[in-house]
Amino acid sequence: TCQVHFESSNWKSLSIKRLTDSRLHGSTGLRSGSQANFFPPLEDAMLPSGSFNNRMALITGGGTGLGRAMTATLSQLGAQCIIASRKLDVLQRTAEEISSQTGNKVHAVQCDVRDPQAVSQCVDQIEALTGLPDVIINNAAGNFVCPSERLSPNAWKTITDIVLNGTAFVTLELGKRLIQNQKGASFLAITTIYAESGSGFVVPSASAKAGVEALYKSLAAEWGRYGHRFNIIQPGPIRTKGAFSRLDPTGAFEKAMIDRIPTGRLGTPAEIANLAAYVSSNYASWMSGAVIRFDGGEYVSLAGEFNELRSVTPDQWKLLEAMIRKTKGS
Ligand SMILES: CCCCC/C=C\C=C\C(=O)SCCNC(=O)CCNC(=O)[C@H](O)C(C)(C)COP(=O)(O)OP(=O)(O)OC[C@H]1O[C@@H](n2cnc3c(N)ncnc32)[C@H](O)[C@@H]1OP(=O)(O)O
Ligand SMILES: NC(=O)C1=CN([C@@H]2O[C@H](COP(=O)(O)OP(=O)(O)OC[C@H]3O[C@@H](n4cnc5c(N)ncnc54)[C@H](OP(=O)(O)O)[C@@H]3O)[C@@H](O)[C@H]2O)C=CC1
Repeated sequence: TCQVHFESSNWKSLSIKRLTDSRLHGSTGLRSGSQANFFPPLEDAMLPSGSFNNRMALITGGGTGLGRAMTATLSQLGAQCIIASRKLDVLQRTAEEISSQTGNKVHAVQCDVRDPQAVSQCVDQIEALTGLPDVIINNAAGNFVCPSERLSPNAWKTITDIVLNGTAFVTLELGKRLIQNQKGASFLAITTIYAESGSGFVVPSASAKAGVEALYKSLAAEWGRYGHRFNIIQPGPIRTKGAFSRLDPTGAFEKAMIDRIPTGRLGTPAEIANLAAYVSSNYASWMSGAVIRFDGGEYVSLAGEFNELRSVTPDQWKLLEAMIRKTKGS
C-alpha cells in the first residue's frame, strides 16, 4: 500500500520525494530499465551491400568512437574511406583493422582541424590518394565538463577551435575545391542534442555545436546549386571512451541518463553509423538542411515540465486524482 503522506500540494516536491525513496522506487515497474527490452539495438549494416561502391568518404575523428563506427559501416558498404585526426598511430591502427575486415582500403591522414594550413595540406593529400571525397563527415570534437567560471580563455578557444573552426575549415576547404571541380558531395556534421537547448557545464561545446548547426543549415541553402547536401545528426549519449571519460569521469551520471531516456538505454555506435550511412547515401539525395535528433527520446524527456510524474505510482495517482476532482472552482 502507498505510505506517502501528502505534505504539500506541490507535485514537484512529491515527485522528488518519490525519486529518492528506494523502497517505493520501481514499484510501478515503469522505470526498471526493462523497457529497453522493447528497443533492442540492431548492429548489422542497414543499407544494401555495395551502396557506397566507387565512393570516397572522409571522416574526421574517424580513428575512435563514433567516427570509427561510421568508417567501419561505410567501408563495409563499399566506400574507400579516409580518416583524419591528430594521432596518426591511432588512425593507422583503426585503418588497418577496418580494411582487413571489409577488404576496402582505409587511408589514415594526420590533421589538426584547428589549423587551416594543416587542413589544406590534408586535402592535398586526400586529392592525391583518392581524389576529392563524395562524402564528408565532420565528426571530430573536443569537450569536457567544467563550471564556466573555471574556464580559461585557452580552454574556451581549444574547444571552439576544434568544433566550430575545425568544421568550418574542413567544410570550406573541401567545398571550394569541389565547386571548382564541379563535383557534388554530401556533408554531415555530428553535433549534440544540447546544441539546440544549450547546456551548463559544457558551454564552449554547446556554443560551438550551435555554430556548426548554423553553418550547415546556411550552406544547405547556399550550396545546393553546386550539388552539395548538408545535414546534421544530434546524438544522445552513446558510450565512447572519448566522451564518457571527459563528461562522466566517475560514472555517476550514467544511471541518471538512462533513467530519463524513454527507450531505457544508451545508443550504440553501430546505430548512429547506420543513420550516418543513410544520410550520406544516395537514398537520402532529397535530404538537405535536416537536423536529425537521435537520442532515444532524451531531449523531450528533459524538456517536458511534467515528465517527472513518471515516478508517481498507480496508488498515488488515485490520491492525486481524488484531490484534483475535489477542487471546485478557481
Ligand atoms: C556522458 C555524456 C554523454 C553525452 C555526450 C554529449 C555530447 C558530447 C560531445 C562531445 O564532443 S564528446 C567528445 C569528447 N572527445 C574529446 O574531447 C576528444 C578530444 N579531446 C582532447 O584532446 C582534450 O580533451 C582537449 C582538452 C579537448 C584538447 O586537448 P589539447 O589540445 O591537448 O588541450 P590541452 O590539454 O592543452 O588544454 C587546452 C586548454 O584547456 C584546458 N582544459 C583542459 N581540460 C580541462 C578540464 N577538464 N577542465 C578545465 N580546463 C581544461 C587546459 O588547461 C588548457 O587551458 P590553459 O589555460 O591551461 O592553457
Ligand atoms: N559519444 C556521445 O555520447 C556523443 C558524441 N557526440 C559527438 O560525436 C562525435 C564523436 O565523439 P566520440 O566518438 O564520442 O568521441 P571521441 O573522443 O572518440 O572522438 C573525437 C575525435 O575527434 C578527434 N579530434 C579531437 N581533436 C581534434 C583535432 N584538433 N583535429 C582533428 N581531430 C580531432 C579525436 O582524434 P585525435 O585525438 O586523434 O585528434 C577523436 O577521434 C563528436 O562530434 C561528439 O561531439 C555528440 C553527442 C553524444
